[in-house]
Amino acid sequence: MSNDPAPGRRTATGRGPGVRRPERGRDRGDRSGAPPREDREAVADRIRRAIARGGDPARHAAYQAIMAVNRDDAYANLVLPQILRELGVHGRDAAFATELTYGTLRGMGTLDAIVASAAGREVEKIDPPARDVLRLGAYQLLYTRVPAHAAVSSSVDLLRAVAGASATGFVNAVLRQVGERTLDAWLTELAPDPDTDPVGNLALTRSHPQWIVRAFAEALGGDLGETEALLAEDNDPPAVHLCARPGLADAVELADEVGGAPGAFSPYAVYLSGGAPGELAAVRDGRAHVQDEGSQLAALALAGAEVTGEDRRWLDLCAGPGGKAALLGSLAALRDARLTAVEVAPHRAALVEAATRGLPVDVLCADGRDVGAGALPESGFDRVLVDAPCSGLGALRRRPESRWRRSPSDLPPLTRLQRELLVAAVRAVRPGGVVGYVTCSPHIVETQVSVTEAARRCPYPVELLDARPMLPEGMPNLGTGPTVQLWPHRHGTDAMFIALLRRVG
Ligand SMILES: C[S@@+](CC[C@H](N)C(=O)[O-])C[C@H]1O[C@@H](n2cnc3c(N)ncnc32)[C@H](O)[C@@H]1O
Repeated sequence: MSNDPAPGRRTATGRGPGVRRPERGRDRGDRSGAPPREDREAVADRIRRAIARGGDPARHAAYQAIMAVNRDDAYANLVLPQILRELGVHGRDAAFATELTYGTLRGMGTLDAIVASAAGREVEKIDPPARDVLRLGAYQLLYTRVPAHAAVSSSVDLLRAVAGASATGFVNAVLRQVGERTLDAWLTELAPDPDTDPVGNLALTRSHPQWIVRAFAEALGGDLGETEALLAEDNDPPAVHLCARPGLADAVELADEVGGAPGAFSPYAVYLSGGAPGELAAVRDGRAHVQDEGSQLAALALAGAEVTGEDRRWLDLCAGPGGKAALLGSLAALRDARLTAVEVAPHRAALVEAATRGLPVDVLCADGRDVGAGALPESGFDRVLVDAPCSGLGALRRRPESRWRRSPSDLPPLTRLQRELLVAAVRAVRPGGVVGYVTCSPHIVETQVSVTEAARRCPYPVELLDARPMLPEGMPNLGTGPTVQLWPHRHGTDAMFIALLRRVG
C-alpha cells in the first residue's frame, strides 16, 4: 500500500468506487493493516502529546474514536465518551468531536465513494491512518460549515501527529480535490441514475448499504419517497427520550424538571433537548430511565391488551438491559402484578437487576426457550413479552457504525432464534393470555415472516390481535393492522414492530 501524492478522478461506472459500500469489518484484519495493541497505545500517546502541544482536541478525539471503530470493532457510543474522558475533552470540543465521529461514521458510504474518486483508488488501498483522516476531512468539507482551508490544514496536521509526515502531501491533495465540489455536485457525478437504479442511487446519496435500502423499501411497500425520508432520518442525530416511570414520576412535571418536553404519544415520554441524561437526578434516583418512545409504546401495547381472568403473572422473555422490564415492572407495581424478567447473558441480566431495583421484578438468568422448566412453567403467565434479539435496523440512527457491520448473513440465525423464542412465549402464556412480539427492526423477515412462521409452529392455537387500538388514540400512520410498524420518519421513534397474539387453546 502506498500513498503517493498523485490523486485523480474515478467515476462511479465500471469498477469505480461510486457503487462500492463499506462492508462488515472491512477495515480490520491483516490486509487492512489493523494496528497491534502497542501501536494503538502509541497512537493514543501521540494524540495526547499533540493536544498538549496545542493540537485540535475535537479532531484528534474523533480520529481516535473512528480508528477504534473501524479497526478494533469498537462501538462509537461506548468508545467516544471514554476517549473524551481520557483526553480531558469537554464542552464545545466534546460536542464537535461527537458530531465529527458520528457524522463521519454514518456518512462513510458516501464519503468513501467521494474520497476514492478524488484519490483515484479504492479506499481499501489507502493506508488506514490516511484513510480515516480523509474520511474525517471529507466530512468536514462536505457536511459542515468548517471553512475548506481549516478542514484541509487540520487534517494534514492530524495525519502528521498520528502517523508522521509521509502521506501528508497525498491527504492534502485529495482533500483539495474533494473540496473543489459541493456535496450535490459529487453526488450527481457518482450516484447511479435514480431512474434505472433507484436503490443504488439512494444507497450512495444517503449512505446506507444497498441491502438495507432494499429491506426498508420492501417494508414501506415499495415507496421510495418514504424510503428516502427514512434514510435521511437515520443520518440525523436522534433526540434522547426519557420514560417517566408510572407511579414514580409524572411526564409533564419531569419535563419541567429537566427542561424537556412531554412526548407526543407515550404518556410517559419526555423529550430531552440535550445534556447527559445519566446525570439527571430523576434518572439517578430511579424515577425515570432513558428509553426511546417507540420502545415505551411497545411495552404499553402489551400491558394494554385485554386478557380474560387473572392478570398478575407477567413475563419478559428477553429482558436485557432492562428498559421494557423497568416500564412493565412499574406498571406491574400499580396493578398488583409481578414480572419475571429473563435474560440469557449474565452481564445483561445484571443490568436488568440494576434497572428494576425496587420494582416487583424477579430477574432470571436463563435461556428464554427453556419454558417448562423451573421458574418458567408452561401456561404459567398472563402476559409475555418477546422483545426479540434482532438486526437492530430500526435503530441505525443511534448506532452510527451499525449499518456497515450488519450483513444479510446475520438474518438466518436471528430469525431462527426469534421464532423459537416466540414459540416458547406461546407455551409460557396461559390460554386467554397475550404475547407481545417486538423487534427494533422493520425487516420483513424479522417481523411478519417471523410471526407467521412461529404461529405455524406453535403447539397451541393463537390469534393475531389488532395492535393499533393498543397505541395512543389519534396516533397517525399505523397502517392497516393487525400488526404495527413504527418509523423514525413518521413517528419520531425507532422503527419498532409490534405484534400481539392471544393464545386461544
Ligand atoms: C432486543 S434485546 C431486549 C431489550 C430489552 N427488552 C430492553 O427493553 O431493554 C434482546 C435481548 O435478548 C437476549 N437474548 C438473546 N437470546 C436469548 C435467549 N435465548 N433467552 C433469553 N434472552 C435472550 C439478548 O442478550 C438481549 O439482551
